[in-house]
Amino acid sequence: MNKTVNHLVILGSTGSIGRQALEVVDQHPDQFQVMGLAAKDELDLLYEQVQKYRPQAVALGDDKEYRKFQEMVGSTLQVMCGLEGMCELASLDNVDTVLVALSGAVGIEPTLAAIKKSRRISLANKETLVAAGDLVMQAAWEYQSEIIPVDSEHSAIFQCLQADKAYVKKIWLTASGGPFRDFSQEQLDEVTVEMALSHPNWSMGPKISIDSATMMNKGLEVIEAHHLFGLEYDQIQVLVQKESVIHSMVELIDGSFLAHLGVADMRIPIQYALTYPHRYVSPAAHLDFTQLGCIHFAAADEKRFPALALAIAAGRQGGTMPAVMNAANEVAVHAFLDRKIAFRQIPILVEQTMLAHQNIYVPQLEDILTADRWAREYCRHLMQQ
Ligand SMILES: NC(=O)C1=CN([C@@H]2O[C@H](COP(=O)(O)OP(=O)(O)OC[C@H]3O[C@@H](n4cnc5c(N)ncnc54)[C@H](OP(=O)(O)O)[C@@H]3O)[C@@H](O)[C@H]2O)C=CC1
Ligand SMILES: CC(=O)[C@@H](O)[C@H](O)COP(=O)(O)O
Ligand SMILES: [Mn+2]
Repeated sequence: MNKTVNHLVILGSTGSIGRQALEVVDQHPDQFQVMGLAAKDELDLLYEQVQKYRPQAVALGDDKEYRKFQEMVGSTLQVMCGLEGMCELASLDNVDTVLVALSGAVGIEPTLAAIKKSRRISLANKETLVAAGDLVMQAAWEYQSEIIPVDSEHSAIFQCLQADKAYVKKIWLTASGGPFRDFSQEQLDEVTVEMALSHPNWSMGPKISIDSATMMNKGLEVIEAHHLFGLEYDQIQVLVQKESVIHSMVELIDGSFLAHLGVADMRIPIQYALTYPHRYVSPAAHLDFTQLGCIHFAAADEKRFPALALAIAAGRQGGTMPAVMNAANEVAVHAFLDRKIAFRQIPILVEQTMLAHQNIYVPQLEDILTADRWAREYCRHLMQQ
């Protein structure tokens, strides 16, 4: 047992990753002290979390919800508001780890705020690296802030890379293929929100579930891996492994492969990102190879899943393009979830927004935030036509 208590802030505590992170805390109560929580709409759940974990402060992403929550807790707790509040929460004193489990590029500024305090960042929020990866990694290096990936594939690669970084040929980033892996183009034209939300292997929040269904998730993860592990795009190979048993693999120059395997349970990578380099028992099931049967592999089909190629193209271009691609995708995914557009329109809107963007190749943070806002507006405008 590691005797030091890990003082923890969780941004996005009411979401799928945030709730599972608190389950990890429940499993090892002596190891963690929850210092801060942030959420947006789920006030009742946040209130329960506050009662249970007694954090020093909370932040509400939304002004209206902030006022409601302040009324709920009175003066018993420091309540912060908006993006500024989340940055303040991420910069609290006496914190060891900030788990960024927000969904979307809204995570950029709070992540940078935590990095500037040299905190360890347990990073689930892939959109932050997609949109601002160069700046975030540069800041992490400058402020000596460790970034430990939570995303299952990147946790797998992080673990496989610990010994042999110099000998890496490439990484094999596995993908389930999502709920529509075997759908024809005609079937893809007819899919509903409910069908797209029901991932075959993982239970996740709505935005990432839709990203998995379009395979945009894998494109975002390619960019995430490029930044986290300093790999060229040619060194990152997507591989469909439909059972999500192999969470990713590293290929070494001598022809050896290192793979990370386990059940599809995010509590394993979340816990590791919070306790690294230590390991603890987890309530997650263990794989039983005698029951597993086959593990299947296939190439990804970029024709039926054009979002994958769009994301990789944006990553290869760099500059503000990944932020634009990501922002357009966020808008399109939320429009699909609100039943305003069809599933097939998601990559079309992303592509049209990318085509209309004048890339800035070496952007400052302000350029990225401006490009993100522009892309959201442009994509909304396309939907009104
Ligand atoms: N779920 C999973 O298994 C995996 C997720 N990821 C990544 O982790 C991140 C989180 O995913 P997931 O947990 O599924 O998402 P959810 O939608 O389930 O949760 C998002 C969380 O962020 C909060 N939030 C969203 N916007 C704001 C805001 N503006 N201000 C404050 N809080 C906000 C939500 O609050 P509220 O609920 O109160 O509105 C919620 O707590 C994503 O980047 C995803 O890609 C990566 C791998 C696996
Ligand atoms: C659990 C996790 O890390 C998700 O990103 C998951 O990988 C999504 O599955 P897909 O492989 O279908 O995108
Ligand atoms: Mn993943």
